[in-house]
Amino acid sequence: MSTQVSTVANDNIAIAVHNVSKCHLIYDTPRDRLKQFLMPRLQRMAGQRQKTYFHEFWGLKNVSFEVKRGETVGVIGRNGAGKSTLLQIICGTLTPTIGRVETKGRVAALLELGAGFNPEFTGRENVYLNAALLGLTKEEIDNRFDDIAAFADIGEFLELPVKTYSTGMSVRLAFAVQSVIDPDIFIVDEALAVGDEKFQRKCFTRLESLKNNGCSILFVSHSPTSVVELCDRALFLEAGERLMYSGAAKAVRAYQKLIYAAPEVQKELAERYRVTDQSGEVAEFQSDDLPCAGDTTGPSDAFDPGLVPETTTRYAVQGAEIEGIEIRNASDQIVNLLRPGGDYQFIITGEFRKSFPKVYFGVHIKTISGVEVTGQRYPQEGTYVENVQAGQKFAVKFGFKMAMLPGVYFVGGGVWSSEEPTCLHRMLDALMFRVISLGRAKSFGYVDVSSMEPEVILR
Ligand SMILES: Nc1ncnc2c1ncn2[C@@H]1O[C@H](COP(=O)(O)OP(=O)(O)OP(=O)(O)O)[C@@H](O)[C@H]1O
Repeated sequence: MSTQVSTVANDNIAIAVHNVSKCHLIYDTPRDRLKQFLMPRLQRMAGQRQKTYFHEFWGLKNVSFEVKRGETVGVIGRNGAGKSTLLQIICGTLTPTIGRVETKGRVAALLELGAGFNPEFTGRENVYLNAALLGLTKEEIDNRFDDIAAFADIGEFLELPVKTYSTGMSVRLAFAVQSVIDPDIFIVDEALAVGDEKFQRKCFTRLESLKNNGCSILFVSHSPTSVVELCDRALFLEAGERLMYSGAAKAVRAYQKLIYAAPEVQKELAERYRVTDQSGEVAEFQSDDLPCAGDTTGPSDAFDPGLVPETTTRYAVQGAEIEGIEIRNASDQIVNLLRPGGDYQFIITGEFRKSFPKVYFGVHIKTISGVEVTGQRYPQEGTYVENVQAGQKFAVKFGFKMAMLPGVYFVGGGVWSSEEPTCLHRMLDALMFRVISLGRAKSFGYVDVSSMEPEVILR
């Protein structure tokens, strides 16, 4: 058995994982664990055949891959696929049963929330403790402390014990410390999902700058969309095995195709990926494998269950209540992965709790940083839906041609009265959607208002 994390010889390779397997010994009861400790010795002394009181579970099976310097690699797979196990082995916090891992340079990791922090120490003390453990001198930490504090942005909590922190605060501080120490390798597990969108934006920006400075990033996520956005390549694990290691978009498509496939098809599909991966061939995916709102292959093709906002805010109900907002494509499927140029309906449903003589409805779309890109009102300014009654249900449909550029957006809506109280109900960030990319970008910003192919005239 080998349990090494050593240094890679090749300068271009930051992480090399060689045939790593991890076996967990599973005991059905604590008694079995005790029996396993005692019985084999007694059986040996009595000259009897030695029995085992556990069964083996291989959480990782013969996984190999390399991450180049400056490369960002996503690790994807469903729950229990082995992602965390793999990352812990690469960080050296878990030993492989078979195989070995080589890394080059300083490894920073954000694997488990709160890991590495002493709850009794203040944030400041933990910064010094953590950075020292990562190899920084006192002077180096002094020089970077303001940067860390500014990034974490948790105010006076920095001087309070970490046990008083919310989860979000711990993540902020942990990310700040780990990313400011100039790591050569940065390993992030899902932690980004915990912060608010603004903090996520900050984290992505920091990851971009780490990447530009040659840092290699290993990123585990359940959100395939952020893997496509952030990663160059992705490793797709299924039941502890490597099913694919390829360009991020391709691996994510394969992953989505597998998880949304009918159970009887999944096995066959996984086998196809495995064989293709082992043969070193490039897996072929038709363009219709892309999640696309116009597809008629089922709503799940254009629906990512991971796209759920964490910032949904419901205003007080003052005479009406919005029950939900959804997006439907031309085939009336609920979608949240939208195709540029596609036609969609944003539908607000709810009920009036009181009667009103004049009301109107609105929907808006915001970016991750809160910029309101567009919105619609019904009916138009100065006009109203008249005489709505208490107990009456409503469904308001707003049509959108998706002129927005690839990215993630947030949808909110509201219902207002011409009289006090003006806002009858409002929901912010009720849902989020992603405009997928269909090729190389030729516009930038938020919307594509180009009307013709650009021309160049050289004289
Ligand atoms: N200490 C352990 N003892 C027994 N089984 C374990 C242990 N640690 C992990 N496993 C098992 O190994 C498998 C892989 O676990 P791992 O946490 O790496 O998966 P994961 O892909 O990170 O899952 P998730 O997305 O849910 O975090 C799972 O089936 C898990 O139950």
